[in-house]
Amino acid sequence: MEGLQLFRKLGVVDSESESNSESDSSSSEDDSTSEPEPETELQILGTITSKGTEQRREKKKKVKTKEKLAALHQEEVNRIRNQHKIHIYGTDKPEPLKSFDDLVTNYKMSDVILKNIAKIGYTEPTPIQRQTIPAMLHRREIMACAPTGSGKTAAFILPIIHHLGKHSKHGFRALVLAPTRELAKQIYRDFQMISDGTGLKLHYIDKTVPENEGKSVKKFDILVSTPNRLIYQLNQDPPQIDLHTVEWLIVDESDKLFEEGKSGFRDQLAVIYKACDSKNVRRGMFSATFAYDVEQWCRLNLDNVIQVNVGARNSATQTVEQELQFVGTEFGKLFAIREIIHKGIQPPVLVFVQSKERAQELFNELIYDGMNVDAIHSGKTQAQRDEVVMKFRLGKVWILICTELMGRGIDFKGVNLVINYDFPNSAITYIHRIGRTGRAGRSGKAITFFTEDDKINLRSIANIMVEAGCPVPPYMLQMKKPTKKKRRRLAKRVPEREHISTALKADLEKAKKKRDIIRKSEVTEDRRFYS
Ligand SMILES: Nc1ncnc2c1ncn2[C@@H]1O[C@H](COP(=O)(O)OP(=O)(O)OP(=O)(O)O)[C@@H](O)[C@H]1O
Repeated sequence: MEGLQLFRKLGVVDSESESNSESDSSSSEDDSTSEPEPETELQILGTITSKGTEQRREKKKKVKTKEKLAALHQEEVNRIRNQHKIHIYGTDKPEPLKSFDDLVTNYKMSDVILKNIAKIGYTEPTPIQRQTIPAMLHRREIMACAPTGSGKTAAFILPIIHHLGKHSKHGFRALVLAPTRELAKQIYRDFQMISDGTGLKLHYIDKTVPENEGKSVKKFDILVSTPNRLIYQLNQDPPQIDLHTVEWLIVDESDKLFEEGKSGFRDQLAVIYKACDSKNVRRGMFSATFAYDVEQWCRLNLDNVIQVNVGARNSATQTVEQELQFVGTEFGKLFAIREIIHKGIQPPVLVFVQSKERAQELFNELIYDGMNVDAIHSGKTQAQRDEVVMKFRLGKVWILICTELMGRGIDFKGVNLVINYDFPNSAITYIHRIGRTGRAGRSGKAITFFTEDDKINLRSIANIMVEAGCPVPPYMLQMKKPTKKKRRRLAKRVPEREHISTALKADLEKAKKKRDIIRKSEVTEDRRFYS
């Protein structure tokens, strides 16, 4: 040790090698028979420095091995993300799932949930599920964008059910918002299937439920609703619903709910957002399409948000074969749809029109042809709407004529064909409408009629088609791009179109004149009666 002091003075031995040499002293004692005791200070110096170097080398080797393993692991993580076209932004990005088994090994997810998803038939997580589920299991706020029909619903249901665990009497701990009652009901049903056997209690706000339903809401853990119905409950005096206990707020079709004005829900969303005022609340925004302002809002308002995009943003699903068909005039559309049906279609088929009046008009035409057809739109009562949806799901209705009401989120199994009878007023609307087919990896077809009047939006739809690998005539891609202002105006308003009718225009006008004369005479009669 004396020699050691000397070298310490000289600055030859550093504290690390000192401690190493001290900790090594026992082993050198063990080895005393094999290693001769150093005799001179120079010999001691030689032994210490070579041992120190060796240990430093050893340490470096260990660090390098660790780094190599981490790099290999990261490579594997990157490979999974690349293979599934997952793009992720944010800090401390959680790793994607390799399989559903990771949920048990890494997150201790209950067997009951795993059995339920196996029962439904999910064997592999979809790309959005691979990345979103772990992020939410880490309680990260999330903004998720993935193609239509890619399993976004289960991507938020699984982590919510896992987090909530058992039923508690604290009130709603998860709230999911969707733009239409049909979609809210569908999400509610998915929750029922995946949470079966967990004891969690679900609630769906329905118009048909009595006004004072709020008094019993403490019985429930999860609430699924449209913003309108929820706002109605919140605005009662006293409020019929308490959202202070909400820990997860999910906004499905978030770009739709963020829209301002008549078609959007932005004001309602702000009220609901404020009512979910627990400091533990985590939020998740999901959609197949994302608007720039939603993204900005999320970045500013969500806490350490993770953004997950699957594939190219605002693009159509690759599983749909898309086709544009020029039909000349409104009358041409009726001729074209009859021809498609006549050639033979494989039901179920969805036909989109731009208004409830037109849905009814087209229904009148096709039912007259003896088709197995029905229509759904906001002009029908909820009970009628539910019945039509059920009949279509059961295969009793083959062709369903619908408005934008069915455009987003609705998951009808096995829709083979979507016909855009009326041209969609934006590329976003187009993506969602055609996304009612080609879901969950299945293939589908979409035919979009266009007339001279629809040419203004043609280029943007043609671009979506090209991106998805569908052929379009080159002239469409070279058409003049409408200004942003014009595009916005177009997206808000539907164009005026002639009525859907086989009758000749002259006959229609004659009929209208006749109706007007009758109406006028009825008014005169009424006046006489009351005077
Ligand atoms: N892991 C999975 N394996 C197989 N099928 C799945 C899986 N996850 C979800 N699905 C099925 O895929 C279909 C589409 O799922 P979902 O309705 O959640 O799509 P989405 O991404 O929300 O679509 P949209 O954007 O149109 O709302 C459903 O029938 C669902 O049951």
